[in-house]
Amino acid sequence: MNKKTMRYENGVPSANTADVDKNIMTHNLGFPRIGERRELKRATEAFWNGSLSLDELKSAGAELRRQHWLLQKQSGIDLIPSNDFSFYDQMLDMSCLLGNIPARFAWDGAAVDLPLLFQIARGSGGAGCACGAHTPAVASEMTKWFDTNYHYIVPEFHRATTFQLGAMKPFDEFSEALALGFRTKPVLIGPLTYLYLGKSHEVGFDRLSLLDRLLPVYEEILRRLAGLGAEWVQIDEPVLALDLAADWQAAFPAAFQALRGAAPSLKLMLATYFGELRDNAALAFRLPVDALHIDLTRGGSEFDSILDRVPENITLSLGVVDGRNIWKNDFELSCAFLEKARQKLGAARMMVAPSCSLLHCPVSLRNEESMDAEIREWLAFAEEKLSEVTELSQLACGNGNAMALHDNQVAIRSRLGSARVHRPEVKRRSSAVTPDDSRRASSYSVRREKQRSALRLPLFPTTTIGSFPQTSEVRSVRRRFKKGDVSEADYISFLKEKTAECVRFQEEVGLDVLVHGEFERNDMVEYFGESLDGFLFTANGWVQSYGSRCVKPPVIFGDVQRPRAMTVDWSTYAQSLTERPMKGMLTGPITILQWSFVRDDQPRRETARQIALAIRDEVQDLERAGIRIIQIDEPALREGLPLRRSDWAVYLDWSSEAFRISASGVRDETQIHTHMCYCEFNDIIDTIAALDADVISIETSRSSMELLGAFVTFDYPNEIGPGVWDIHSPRVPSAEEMRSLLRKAVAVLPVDKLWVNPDCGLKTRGWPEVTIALGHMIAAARALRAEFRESVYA
Ligand SMILES: CN1c2c(nc(N)[nH]c2=O)NC[C@@H]1CNc1ccc(C(=O)N[C@@H](CCC(=O)N[C@@H](CCC(=O)N[C@@H](CCC(=O)O)C(=O)O)C(=O)O)C(=O)O)cc1
Ligand SMILES: N[C@@H](CCS)C(=O)O
Ligand SMILES: [Zn+2]
Repeated sequence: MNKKTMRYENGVPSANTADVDKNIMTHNLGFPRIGERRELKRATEAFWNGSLSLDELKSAGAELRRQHWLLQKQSGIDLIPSNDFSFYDQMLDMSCLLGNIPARFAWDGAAVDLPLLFQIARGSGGAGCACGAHTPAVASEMTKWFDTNYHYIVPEFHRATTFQLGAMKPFDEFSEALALGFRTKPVLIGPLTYLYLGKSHEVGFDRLSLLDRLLPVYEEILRRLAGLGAEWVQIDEPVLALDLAADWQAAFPAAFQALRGAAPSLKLMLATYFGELRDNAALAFRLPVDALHIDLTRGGSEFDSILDRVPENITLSLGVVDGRNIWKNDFELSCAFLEKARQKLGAARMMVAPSCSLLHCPVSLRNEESMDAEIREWLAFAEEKLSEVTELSQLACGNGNAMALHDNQVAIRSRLGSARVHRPEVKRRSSAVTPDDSRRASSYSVRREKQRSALRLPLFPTTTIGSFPQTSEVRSVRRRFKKGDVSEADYISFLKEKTAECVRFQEEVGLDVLVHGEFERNDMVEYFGESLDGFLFTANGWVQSYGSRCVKPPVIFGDVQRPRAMTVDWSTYAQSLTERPMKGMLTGPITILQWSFVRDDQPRRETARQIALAIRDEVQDLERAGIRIIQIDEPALREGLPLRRSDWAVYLDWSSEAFRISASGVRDETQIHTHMCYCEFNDIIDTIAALDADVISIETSRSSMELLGAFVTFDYPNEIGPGVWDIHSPRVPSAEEMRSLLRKAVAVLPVDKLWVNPDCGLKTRGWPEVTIALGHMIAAARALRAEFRESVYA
């Protein structure tokens, strides 16, 4: 968008049309529910551990909702969302609302309450079920929400699936808000997105065929909301930013006709986000809705064509404030979009909003008192973004604050020109990378023999993914250290003690390749962010990752380099305690990139390469220090894929190059592992193979080894550790369960390529369950070793 298309008077966009002084409505698509001090996390976990009652948990939720509605009102938002709150996940809430409860949870048909919802999310029965009365039921699968670091609970579908109104949440929350004086806009995941993002395991069954059974429940929901006094309802269909097959596209018009017909008095807002509409734009315009929300932070290039085609009866909601990043909005750029829309549509037919729900942003900059003052000026979190929306709406209709625009532009220019952002030596090194820097010296088959003689591991070698329980003791000592209440020397010696205990435990339980436990890390990305130049970390910038779990993504504001070794001391200390191989543990460049807030003043591929070079230096330092196995985790590689397939090749090219730059600077004997979790591997299996890691550990247990299929079909050349324990569930699987998962793996993969490990790191688990589960895992591996030794070594 050309800034010159706007007219300014005294620095404020001029308002010289008939629309002057007409308000442009503002709205929000969703607010972070976790709370600015993670109040929801604390309350939920307290309920799980029995120290908070259900009523107290519900009150904590209600208090957060009240605060958030009030805050949005005070920020000047006209249409405030409801039902964006969730105690766990909005997709799981939809499954409950639609009465789609997996049969193994023995739902009795009464309104789904929180305990049942949590069982679906976390599994029930066995060691994990506090009440002890439930039969073991495996949790529903969890996977990434589009290209974000948020995880949703995957709806399960069968030929026999039926739907019925199963919960009252959107109605209760709408009424609750109304009683407080807020006539909110309830948010629902749309029927197509709900079906699309679910899964069926039945061969030949197409979940789209469930639409006819699903729609009547949506119709009932809309009727009820209208009956309660709702004026607007937001229906999220983010799948419209994906490549949709013709049958999915074709399903939209009739579905929306049904929704429209159900409650003619309701205004329906179709919300799309995370990308351009492209070939789905014409379809979106044909739908009988009152407003269409588009994401202009990602779909700006198609804005003109959208504007040309938007039907007369549709209001366009312009998502100009980035809900996926933390940079201050560039008001000049946004006003240019708004001005164009105003000229074409008029103020009455447009709205201003964030690009998507603010779920993916930290709550407020208010709590960042100690943040670097210069950089703070460049940022806007959820609360500040709402003010931006309001200010933009005022600027766009000519009654904006000239100072607001001026200050905004000063901040934007200050970042672009800051010497803190640019390091010439980093740029020089990055541009001097050659193809040799991203290739191991020898082929995998040569490396494999050298590594086998060097490491002498048994058949089915056992290992873990890196982290061991981050107990409240560990976290609270770190907290006291950060506050200055514990000295650095005491903190280090505490961590050494934990590491030593962990090494002893691993030897005793019988693991073959050990890890140091990652006790010194608050998080696998934040820790590296704290050690690298070009990163800023926040004090309270929490973002929900799944359920009660949060992350604090660092902010990459400038050129990245490694001032000193980051992990070598911990790995060498841990190695000094054991004869068994100690795996060095690193987070890969794409995962660091993907789970940070990334600078937007240069291409992501350039930032990725800078991080890759920093990690490469660390890998080489670990090797020099005698570490023979190094794991470079890349769980976010898949998540970073562009949503449209035509954009994949470019991303896969630079992202796999970044991984290989980080991994290729070592000798043949050094074994490089990687790890990926909570993603589908099928569509990028060739890229995964091209990473050329000697060993990959992957999450497979929740899907009962289904995710291994891609590796089998592709004839994956290197070694694989399919996860046998779903560490996101408190349920501890038996040795027999793990053994049967391993049998599935040996049925399809060569036994001498298989490793045995959990799905992911153990940081969220407690020591008692880790002790039992790893004992079971070792027993399962030993049983298989006994079974297969003869056939392999014969
Ligand atoms: C592997 N995963 C990760 C993702 N993204 C990341 N950035 N990191 C990941 O590991 N995405 C995909 C998956 C998602 N999985 C998880 C798993 C676990 C968590 C998690 O446990 N998060 C923690 C917060 C972690 C952290 O940063 N902790 C800090 C702060 C500790 C803290 O809360 N201190 C308390 C005091 C504690 C006490 O006194 O008992 C306080 O400050 O009040 C630290 O360890 O120092 C969580 O608790 O949610 C996230 C994603
Ligand atoms: N090494 C990390 C990987 C998580 S994806 C861990 O074990 O927690
Ligand atoms: Zn993982």
